[in-house]
Amino acid sequence: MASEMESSLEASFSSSDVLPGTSGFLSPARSRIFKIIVIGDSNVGKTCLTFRFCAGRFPDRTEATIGVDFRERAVEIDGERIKIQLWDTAGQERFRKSMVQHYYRNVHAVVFVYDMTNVASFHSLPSWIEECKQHLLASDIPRILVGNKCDLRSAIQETKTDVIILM
Ligand SMILES: Nc1nc2c(ncn2[C@@H]2O[C@H](COP(=O)(O)OP(=O)(O)OP(=O)(O)O)[C@@H](O)[C@H]2O)c(=O)[nH]1
Repeated sequence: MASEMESSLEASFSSSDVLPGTSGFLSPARSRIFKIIVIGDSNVGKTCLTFRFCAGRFPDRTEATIGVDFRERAVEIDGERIKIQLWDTAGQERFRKSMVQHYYRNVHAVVFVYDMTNVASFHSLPSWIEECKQHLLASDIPRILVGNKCDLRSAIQETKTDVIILM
């Protein structure tokens, strides 16, 4: 994984953060950081999705995520520069169990991902929703569902469900 993609949990600063009227090294303004966790079965494409969003390209190769990888992207919304901190979580139970309580702490939004070519990953969604419940995710936290790998058109598997409630 490209090192420039990995970020720490600390807020970082840039020259544009310098407050007007200061000499340049006093009281840098801090960007607000929004923590978004990305969850779903192993192999659905969470790493690719988050890497693509932050780096603008797909990773050259991927491996199963162990624990969590952090990626960050600054965006401007309504004139405010904010940081989106994506937590690319492990899909495999054995790689997530020691970390899972950290995923849900102070989270601002959740992205559920399934693989459109693997209907089992869609049928797993209730267990991911249940995990959110177990970690007392507040009902006003936004939840987004992503059906990934839609480029593999001929391999897309139909789901019998039209509606899924993510809470
Ligand atoms: N065709 C296609 N392949 C994809 C897409 N996204 C991911 N893949 C492939 O799917 C495989 C798994 O991708 P990852 O991003 O590692 O999956 P993950 O959900 O992060 O897996 P874990 O880390 O085990 O939880 C890789 O071989 C990717 O190249 C996509 O949008 N289209």
